[in-house]
Amino acid sequence: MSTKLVDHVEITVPTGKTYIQPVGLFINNQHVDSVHGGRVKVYSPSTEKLICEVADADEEDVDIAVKVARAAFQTDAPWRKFSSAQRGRCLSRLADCIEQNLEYLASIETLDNGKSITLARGDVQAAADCFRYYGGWADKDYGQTIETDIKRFAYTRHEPIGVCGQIIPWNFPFLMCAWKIAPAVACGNTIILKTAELTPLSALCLTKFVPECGFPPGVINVLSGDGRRCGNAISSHMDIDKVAFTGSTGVGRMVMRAAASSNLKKVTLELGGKSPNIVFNDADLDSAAVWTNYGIFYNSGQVCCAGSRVYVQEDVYDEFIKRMVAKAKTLKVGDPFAEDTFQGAQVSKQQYERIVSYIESGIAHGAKLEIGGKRHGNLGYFVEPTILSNVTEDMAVGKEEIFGPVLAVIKFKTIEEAIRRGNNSTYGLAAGVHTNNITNAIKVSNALEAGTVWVNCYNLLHHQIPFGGYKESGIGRELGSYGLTNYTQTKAVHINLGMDSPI
Ligand SMILES: NC(=O)c1ccc[n+]([C@@H]2O[C@H](COP(=O)([O-])OP(=O)(O)OC[C@H]3O[C@@H](n4cnc5c(N)ncnc54)[C@H](O)[C@@H]3O)[C@@H](O)[C@H]2O)c1
Repeated sequence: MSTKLVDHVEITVPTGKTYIQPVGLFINNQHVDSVHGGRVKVYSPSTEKLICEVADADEEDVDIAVKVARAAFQTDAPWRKFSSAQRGRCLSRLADCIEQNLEYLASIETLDNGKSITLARGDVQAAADCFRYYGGWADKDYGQTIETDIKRFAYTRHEPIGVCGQIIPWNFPFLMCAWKIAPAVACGNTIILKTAELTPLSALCLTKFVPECGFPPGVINVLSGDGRRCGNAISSHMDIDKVAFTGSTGVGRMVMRAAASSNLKKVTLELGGKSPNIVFNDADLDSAAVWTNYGIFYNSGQVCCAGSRVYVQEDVYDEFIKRMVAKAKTLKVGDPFAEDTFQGAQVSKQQYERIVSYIESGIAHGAKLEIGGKRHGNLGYFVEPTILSNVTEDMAVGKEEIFGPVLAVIKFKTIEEAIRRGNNSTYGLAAGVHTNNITNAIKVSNALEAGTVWVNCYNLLHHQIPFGGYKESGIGRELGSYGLTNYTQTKAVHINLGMDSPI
């Protein structure tokens, strides 16, 4: 027998501060228990301790959320009567609330996910920026008037799609909420967002602010639940018009299959990667060593676009490895609440074990361990920043997404070889090029099969700049004006101004 769900719990983080954590599903602007009363236990990966339990949504809860989201989308519902500027104001207010509660949200994120507090603050600020940015778009995304000849013209409308399901991963729990919710709501949709089972807390904290920002009930709904039941119920639901998914390529296929075999709902996918980061002989090696480190060790390597394959041109290969190792030695790993920590914990024991087994497999297959390779400390799931050289693309560490702080270093000779081997992947999310030759920088950037290419930098994302994958890294683009097309459908209305009869 499950016990009655409390509305919220108090959580004390390791710095001694106490915060309020909502624990119910957020449906129709209220926190409620799940129908079957199940719970998700939430652990902190840095302390291995239970933080709290939250409600566990399954098919019946998805159904309830869909009904309220559908009701909120009816043409006579308050949300549909909002002007586009009113929708924008709600989003701007949400951005303000996030900024006013930045420390609270960042602390919860650090406790739940294990990432360093400095990084979590950056994520929360980026989320606020994203909400404000799409708030600004709400009254600026409209159609065209197209005059074909004197007797006819057409106008186009950018209409919301309807009820949108959104499924997010655990690596950027709060930021992913912003990337999903902000453009969908700016365009006038209603949403049901499912958090990752490992990291449901910060999204539930966000929901506390939704009613006071003026969103009518049913517009924003947030469910904590697992993928197999809650996630699948969203992607296969007959009354959800669109599903936007961020996660692994394997689950992305399942989401697309479920969408196709239910109501052919529209699908966008942001998936995995094994991104090449190419360092040429003429690069500024110190700067490249910084960016290649940042490319793989940022967020403990749990980044879909991580530069996890570093290709180094042969003349500078040995020297560059030395500089990367020297930089990696300076990165502080450990207590994510310490202000000087760069790399916090991996998200779970399972991820930690997976990463360590990849390192062991790489070494067993001939890779050379340059630094790292072990667990850091005895408590929490910390992995040392790890660099493996002598890697080839037929090794698992050279071709599979590890999703941890493990860098595979590969030697190359010519620019053509770098392009060919960089593109030798089923993924195509991102890439990096480090050179002082602008012509080569542009030539290589244009030839790489990736949705994002960074020149003399890496892992820089911005809400104004589109992001998404080539090949098996995804379908569609998030962020920037491009992200709006995920959440609108264009209608063309043809007007007859006195055309001759066609028959
Ligand atoms: N391209 C991007 O923008 C981007 C961003 C972040 C993470 N990622 C990718 O996400 C992966 C890591 O995250 P993860 O382990 O949480 O991924 P995951 O695919 O296991 O889970 C992602 C989400 O999908 C849900 N899910 C699981 N099974 C499902 C099913 N059958 N139907 C519907 N939903 C289901 C999960 O509950 C979770 O909410 C990596 O591969 C990473 O590259 C991609």
